[in-house]
Amino acid sequence: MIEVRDLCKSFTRVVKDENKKTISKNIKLKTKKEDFLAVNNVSFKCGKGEIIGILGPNGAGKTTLLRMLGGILTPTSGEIKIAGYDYSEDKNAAKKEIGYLSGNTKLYNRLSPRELLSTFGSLYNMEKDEIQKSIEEIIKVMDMENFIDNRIENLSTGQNQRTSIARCLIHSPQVYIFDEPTLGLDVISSKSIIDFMKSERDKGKTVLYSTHYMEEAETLCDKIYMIHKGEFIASGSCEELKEKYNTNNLRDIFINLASQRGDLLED
Ligand SMILES: Nc1ncnc2c1ncn2[C@@H]1O[C@H](COP(=O)(O)OP(=O)(O)OP(=O)(O)O)[C@@H](O)[C@H]1O
Repeated sequence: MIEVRDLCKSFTRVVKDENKKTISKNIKLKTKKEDFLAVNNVSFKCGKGEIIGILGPNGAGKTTLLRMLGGILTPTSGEIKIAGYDYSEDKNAAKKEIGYLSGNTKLYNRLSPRELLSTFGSLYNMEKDEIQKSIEEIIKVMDMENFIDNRIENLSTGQNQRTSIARCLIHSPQVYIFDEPTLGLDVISSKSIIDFMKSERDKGKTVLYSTHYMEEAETLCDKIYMIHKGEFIASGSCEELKEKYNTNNLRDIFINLASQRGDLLED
């Protein structure tokens, strides 16, 4: 369902230039631009009926990776296939199969969730009755009866996040790509989103999501990829990882691997 090969994304950043001799109050004169790889040669597959977790700390490259998979960012190199469609050949067909939740989704405050879902259904060229049917299903799945007709500006953080996720469901995609879907939510709101991901897995959908909550990934994911400085440093099921690294705790695995590379405390 998702196939990724040798994926890279480089950005340009401004860094201090130790070689510049210019004596000036203007700090900009002592800087230079350099390219760096935010995602470095990443390959993986994610099948039907699987939840895959991308785990890593702030700045590890999770969002950059997911944005490329969601078709928001163009890779510097590498291949992405979604539901059999190659991004380089048929990006639109690939994108139709994706429900992508970005980390900073902004919704239209003056609309209600129902109006928002209806608008997005039209953007996907769905028929009116098809949209209505899909909305009724989404209301049940995401438990939105209580606030489906309220203005979005009056929703709580958890209700807002459920609405953002609902927006990804309207066109019944095969693949979900969620960037930190439970970030900042209380246990009850997180639980409803986690339960939703489990139920979609059980329907045979593919769920790829990023998080830095190791315990959450431990209970939810069929397979985990640990990302650090743009590279996958470990992968496997939770049990495989614990056995391989001889510990009961994903957090310890990550910290040990990052410190072995001598770069745990950088950045
Ligand atoms: N548009 C950009 N231009 C330059 N650098 C960028 C850009 N987007 C991301 N980066 C850099 O790429 C690296 C990876 O960032 P990314 O947002 O993918 O990390 P992340 O794992 O999602 O972090 P977080 O958990 O904090 O959201 C960081 O060093 C970040 O500063």
